[in-house]
Amino acid sequence: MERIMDHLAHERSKAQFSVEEMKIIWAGSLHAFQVSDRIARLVASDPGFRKDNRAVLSRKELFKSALRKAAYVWKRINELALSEEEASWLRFYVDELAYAYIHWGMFVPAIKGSATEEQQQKWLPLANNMQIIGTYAQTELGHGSNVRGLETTATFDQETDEFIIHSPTLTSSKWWPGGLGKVATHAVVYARLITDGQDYGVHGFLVQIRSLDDHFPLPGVTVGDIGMKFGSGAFNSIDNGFLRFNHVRIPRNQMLMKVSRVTRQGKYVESNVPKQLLYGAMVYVRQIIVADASIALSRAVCIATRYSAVRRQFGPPHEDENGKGVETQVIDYKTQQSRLFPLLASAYAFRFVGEWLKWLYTDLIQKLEANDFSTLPEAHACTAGLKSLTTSAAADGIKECWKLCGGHGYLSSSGLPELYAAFVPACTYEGDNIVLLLQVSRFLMKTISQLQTGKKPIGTTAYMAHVEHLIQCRCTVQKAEDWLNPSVILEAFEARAIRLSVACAENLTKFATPLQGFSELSPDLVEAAVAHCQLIVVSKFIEKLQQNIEGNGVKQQLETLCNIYCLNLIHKHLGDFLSTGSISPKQASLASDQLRSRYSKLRSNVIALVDAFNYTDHFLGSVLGRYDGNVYPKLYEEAWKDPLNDSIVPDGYHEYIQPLLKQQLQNARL
Ligand SMILES: CCCCC/C=C\C/C=C\C/C=C\CCC(=O)SCCNC(=O)CCNC(=O)[C@H](O)C(C)(C)COP(=O)(O)OP(=O)(O)OC[C@H]1O[C@@H](n2cnc3c(N)ncnc32)[C@H](O)[C@@H]1OP(=O)(O)O
Ligand SMILES: Cc1cc2nc3c(=O)[nH]c(=O)nc-3n(C[C@H](O)[C@H](O)[C@H](O)COP(=O)(O)OP(=O)(O)OC[C@H]3O[C@@H](n4cnc5c(N)ncnc54)[C@H](O)[C@@H]3O)c2cc1C
Repeated sequence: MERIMDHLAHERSKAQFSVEEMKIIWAGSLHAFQVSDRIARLVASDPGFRKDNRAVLSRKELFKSALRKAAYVWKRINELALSEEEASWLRFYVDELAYAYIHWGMFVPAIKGSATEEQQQKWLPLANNMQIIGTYAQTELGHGSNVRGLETTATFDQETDEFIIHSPTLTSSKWWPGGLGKVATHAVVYARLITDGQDYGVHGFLVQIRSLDDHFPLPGVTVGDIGMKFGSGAFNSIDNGFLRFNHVRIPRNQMLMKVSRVTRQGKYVESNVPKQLLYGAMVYVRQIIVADASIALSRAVCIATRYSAVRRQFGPPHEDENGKGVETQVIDYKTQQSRLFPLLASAYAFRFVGEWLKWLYTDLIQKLEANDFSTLPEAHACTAGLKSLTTSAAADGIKECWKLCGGHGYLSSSGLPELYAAFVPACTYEGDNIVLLLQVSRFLMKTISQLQTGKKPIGTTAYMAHVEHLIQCRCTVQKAEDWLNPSVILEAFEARAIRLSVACAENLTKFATPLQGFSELSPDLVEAAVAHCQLIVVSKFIEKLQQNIEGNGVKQQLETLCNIYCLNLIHKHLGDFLSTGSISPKQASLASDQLRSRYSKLRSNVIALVDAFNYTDHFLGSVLGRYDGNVYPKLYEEAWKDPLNDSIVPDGYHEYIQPLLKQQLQNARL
């Protein structure tokens, strides 16, 4: 036991940089670090937020426990008079999915984004004080991705000045909204607006669905939970629900009227803001999900890295720091490094691109407030594309981390199965990842076609202005060290991205209609979108390194991580880089040489690099990822806690095992 604890301490002593300074870089600022650190400790030390029994709770117990915690969170927020920032850290570290995620994450943003000032003044105080609990009811049984295909109707009745909300078919039943099944009192419902017999397409409406007195569904409302979801714990603490309306009436002023409105006379009036602002809540949440992806991936990487330093298998006996003969730490196997270190680098890369995306979103909101809608298409493409890229990579990465921990990774107590089950739906919710990449490719094709009209591409597409150079340029790498030059890396990624996009644009012209071309070429378009999004992540990592980064050795570690992130992408997508002629086979081989050498350079710092995430053992929720590395005794202790070990002879022995054994005995005697 002592040896293992010493072992991680020894790993920490090998770090070549200031972990404390890296913690600040990871958090985003000294202030963010201090607040998040304080709240993380507060949560970890409060028995009311215990979560180690989650995997063995039944669905009903789990749901009730999530309700209890959500109420307790609200109580603590008020008792401690926490600021909005502190409150959101508290909800984050409690780490239990409940209705509050949707209430704060989607219901409130949807009101802020789509309601008029007057409507906000009425509804936001109620929502902010949790006097009403809201959900975001967009998806239906029949349609999720195709929002324009939603079937719920909101028909204006001029006589009573009301909308009649109705579910005309089974497939129009709302299906999936979080917090809807058993908790929400109100919902932002997306429905087809019909007035004067004309269908004006999908709009948002604020609808009360349950009584504020006894919590029963209001007349005409049928509502319930859609059932168990993948994995134990995970998303089963939340009540994703179904909802049907039978001619439910709401006042006209509960249509969210920022984008367009219906007058007392039933006239449909558009405002001067683009109709896409109706989807504003999705842009907001997608940007949050990118930050979430870096957190989910970094949790898994932290667990797998610490455990890989503790775990030993095979190898010529080494001498440890005390001169004892020991086997090889699995982290020293090159295969383990080549699977794990790129994930560590990705966690940092996603953190920085998430930080940038937050800035982009804030900038968008400021511009929208000034009636400048020019950056909306780019913000939509960036949030959609990066949500897709980072969640797919993080979900795959978490699964890889569990395999990197061998058999013990499969145990609930490793924390990895639940983390995976809780995170993998991020590839689907808030937009299926492929559907979102197709949105990016649509934006890219539009940008390319506008190049011919002389329109200058901006922001993340600015590189497209150099299309002629990027189509012709040749990568200058001659030796492995040349791959450490950021401008060489950037040019290779730009060349690959633009060549894939231009090839798609050229191929699209060969089809009878753009629609047919888009459909036939969609796999290629998705690859072009991935290449563009990876370029964004690479360029934002490189930009981060150009900032003033303080702290002993911190910048050097980030440079190594950036090199690993980029070179590993080249390695994984070699087909693209070679087929587009962005690099040569010889240069690809030099990139692999450089990648191997970066792994060796990173090796002594990896434990400190995961310590910089500053995750408490409570938040990690993993025996394998414990800070002290004391894995084996704790695994043994956890095993004893399983309810099956409550009795020595299991329940069912007398009914099912004993008769069997006795029967065999009789047979043997015969
Ligand atoms: C909550 C906290 C988060 C933290 C996470 C933690 C825990 C998670 C807990 C719970 C889960 C949380 C939330 C999940 C909630 C949901 O899933 S809500 C449902 C989300 N649904 C979707 O995302 C549906 C996906 N579909 C779409 O986005 C669109 O309908 C579509 C694919 C874009 C539709 O395409 P289409 O019909 O062709 O286009 P349309 O005519 O509708 O639009 C045309 C133009 O509008 C542009 N555009 C599309 N979307 C946006 C947007 N969001 N913003 C700005 N602009 C947009 C589009 O590019 C077109 O532009 P053109 O210029 O005409 O090309
Ligand atoms: C855990 C969870 C929580 C959720 N929470 C909410 C919520 O709070 N509120 C809410 O309204 N919704 C919620 N949803 C619903 C979610 O937003 C949708 O499931 C999601 O948008 C995907 O839509 P879909 O289910 O219709 O998938 P589909 O579109 O049916 O996807 C099925 C397959 O078809 C493919 N596909 C679809 N369209 C195309 C296309 N044009 N081209 C190529 N391939 C295509 C997809 O890639 C996918 O492989 C939640 C979902 C989950 C899993």
